[in-house]
Amino acid sequence: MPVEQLTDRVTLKHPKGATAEILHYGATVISWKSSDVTGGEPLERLFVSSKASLDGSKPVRGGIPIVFPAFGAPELPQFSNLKQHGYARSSTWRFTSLLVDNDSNVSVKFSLGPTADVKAVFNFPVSLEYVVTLSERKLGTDLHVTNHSDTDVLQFQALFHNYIRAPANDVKISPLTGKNYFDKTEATAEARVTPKLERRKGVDVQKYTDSVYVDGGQVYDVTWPQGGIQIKTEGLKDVVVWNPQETAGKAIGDMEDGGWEKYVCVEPGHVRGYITLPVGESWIGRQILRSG
Ligand SMILES: O=P(O)(O)OC[C@H]1O[C@@H](O)[C@H](O)[C@@H](O)[C@@H]1O
Repeated sequence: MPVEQLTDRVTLKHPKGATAEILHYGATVISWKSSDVTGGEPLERLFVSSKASLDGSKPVRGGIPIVFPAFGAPELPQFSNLKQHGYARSSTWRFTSLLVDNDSNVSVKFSLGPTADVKAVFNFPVSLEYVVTLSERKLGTDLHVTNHSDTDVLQFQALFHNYIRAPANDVKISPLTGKNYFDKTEATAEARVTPKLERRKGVDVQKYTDSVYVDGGQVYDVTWPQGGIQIKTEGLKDVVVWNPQETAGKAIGDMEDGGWEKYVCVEPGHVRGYITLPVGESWIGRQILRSG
């Protein structure tokens, strides 16, 4: 049985051993197990803090939360009732359908319409669909956004907040050389909006890192001595690299002690500027993670 439905989640099982678990809450992927190129036992590829709440009381500290319609602290007036990173990660989605189930792929769809809870924080006729596809060594996530308004364009940002399980202090992320980024760890507002030029061949997170790369290149290799994950994206021009390290990590209530040593967030998104979606149209942002 490749798809199992539990009360709060859906689990996917690939015939070659890979698995994934997706909570209804936030449609958050909380586990992806996949083997590397040599085969062997599938390994957990995502980090979820042992202190994370999985009961729908707050966004999951780990896995792949979906950021929509605003990244970070909302800035546009129409987002004034939203919390940091928007409502998608803190809403309960509906498991809609099993789309594909064959020897190569298992694929499921979740939906989130403008429910009363959503309208209370964002009153716009927008619906979201999220397709998660598991194959032998890959996990795909596609976010579909549809503007149902007859009169108004929809402005939004979107991002996949991947917590990649990895020895954080040994990780390198590439190729980002020559890209501009905004450094959110800078002390002053002026420094935070002044672009920096990335000169490193492999970006590390050995110190507190919160960088927004603009037009990042859409394919990212996250590597460490014993392994790696490749991320390929479509429709998501930017990428955020985040690791709080100890001082900022200890200030996060639902972060387990030392959790910052166990992951790096590499988050493809469209987060500088906004996507403008015309009346009646749909947009798709997609990523494929591949275990190395
Ligand atoms: O604590 P949250 O809301 O899940 O956010 C975690 C981090 O998410 C990252 O995407 C942001 O760039 C960081 O600034 C932020 O701290």
